[in-house]
Amino acid sequence: LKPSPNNLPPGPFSWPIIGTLLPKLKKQPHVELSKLAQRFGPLMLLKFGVEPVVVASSHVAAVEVLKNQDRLLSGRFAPHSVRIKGYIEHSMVWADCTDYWKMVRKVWRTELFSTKMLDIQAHAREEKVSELMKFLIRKEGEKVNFADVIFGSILNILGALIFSKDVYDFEDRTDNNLGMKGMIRQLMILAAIPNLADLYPILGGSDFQGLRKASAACVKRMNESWAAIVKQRRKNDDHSKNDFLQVLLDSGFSDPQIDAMLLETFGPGSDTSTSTIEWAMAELLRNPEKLVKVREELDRVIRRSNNVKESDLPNLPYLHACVKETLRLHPPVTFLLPHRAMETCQMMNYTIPKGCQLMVNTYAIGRDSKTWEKPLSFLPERFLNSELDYQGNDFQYIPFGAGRRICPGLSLATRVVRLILASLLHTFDWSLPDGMHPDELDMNDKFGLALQKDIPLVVIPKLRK
Ligand code: HEM
Repeated sequence: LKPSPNNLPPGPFSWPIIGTLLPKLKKQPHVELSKLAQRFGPLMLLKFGVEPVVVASSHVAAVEVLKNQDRLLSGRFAPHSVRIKGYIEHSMVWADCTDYWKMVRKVWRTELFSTKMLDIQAHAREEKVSELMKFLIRKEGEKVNFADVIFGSILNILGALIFSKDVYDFEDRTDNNLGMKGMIRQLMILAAIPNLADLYPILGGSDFQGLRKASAACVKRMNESWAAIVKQRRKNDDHSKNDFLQVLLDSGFSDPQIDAMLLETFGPGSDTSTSTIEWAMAELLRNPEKLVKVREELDRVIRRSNNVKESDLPNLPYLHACVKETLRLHPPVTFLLPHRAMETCQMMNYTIPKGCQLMVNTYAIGRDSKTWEKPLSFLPERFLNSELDYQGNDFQYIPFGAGRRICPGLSLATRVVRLILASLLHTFDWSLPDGMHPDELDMNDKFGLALQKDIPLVVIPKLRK
């Protein structure tokens, strides 16, 4: 394969102005780009309109992007739909590695997501999970849209941590598309629509398709949903609550900064965790012998009459291995969030031009047959007695990313996912509706994120005897 002109990485043919034509890209970009990488190699150049995009698809390429060139490649490409006035200036997710980004990440690391803070709040999470169990007991024998219920529970866990309030009512029969869940879903759908403004800088960021306007309306609605809580907290000057909001108020953050931070906790935290639990459940239903092993471990460690506690989690290595294996096969953020080259640099003998967008295909990396034995099989055992972890040091396994931009919610997410999954399996037997066979769960063809799939996972809970 010849490199492109100017020593750019190789890639499929690109038309002037139109860019690379990939008709199948819309439905399953991670699968499609994994196939293309087999032809063009682990570092591949595409053109979205006139914008160059480099896709890294092997663990060697990931080391280059996220370790060797991390300093130069940790900028962000912020899609035009999120460049909303009043939000983007305070965003951490879409900022380059600026001083503000560093300061916010430090607050997250030292105050909000420190082990001490997470331990203090464990009880609140356990209580929310116990409410989920009570709801499911009421639903015994009925069909349950799994992702819907888990999503609601995770929103309430985040609500408890952030401002000590629920944001989702399990029994609410009104149109909850107008609630937090609906807004997050809407924002994700809007972000996934190709935006001409992203493909052609000459358009100067015009919002022809109305995507930014629609996203701004969702953001405004979400801000309104907690405005009264923030206002009251400020007015009462009550420091008794041990939650994120209190930390942010005590640290002197302004209202627009707090709005952005709450949005960036609820948004990235909810669908990713839901998707992981949904895939884990689907994989365990498809692999009953693995389910038996998780159950045996749960029954050995936790008495049947007791609820699962976060302090039990270190004693459940097989459950942890199931979660790790799920994240290998079904990483919710298949390409990480788009990185951007802050300077021109050299990588694997190719030139990466300044301003170029970078995507790291964690889906391809997790299924690479050069690294993983039986890459398509669900084998949690591969993580037992293994040092391999998702903390960003093992580049063949990076569901949370690595380097400066590694997910700051990692420790919370892995606690929540394990706590909910353990509780679901400890309390209930799960079956599929009307004799549906687990193999019918179309495992490889669904899009990664929980709320964007056409076919939801429907299951029936039954209390374990
Ligand atoms: C299983 C659950 C989760 C997975 C797999 C996941 C994965 C990721 C990934 C891959 C990135 C992008 C890294 C990059 O661009 O290089 C990311 C970024 C981020 N995640 Fe997570 N995440 C999860 C849960 C959470 C939770 C629970 C929160 C917050 C409560 C969170 C907050 C964030 C934020 C704020 C960023 C942006 C960081 C930055 O740009 O500096 N995530 N996550």
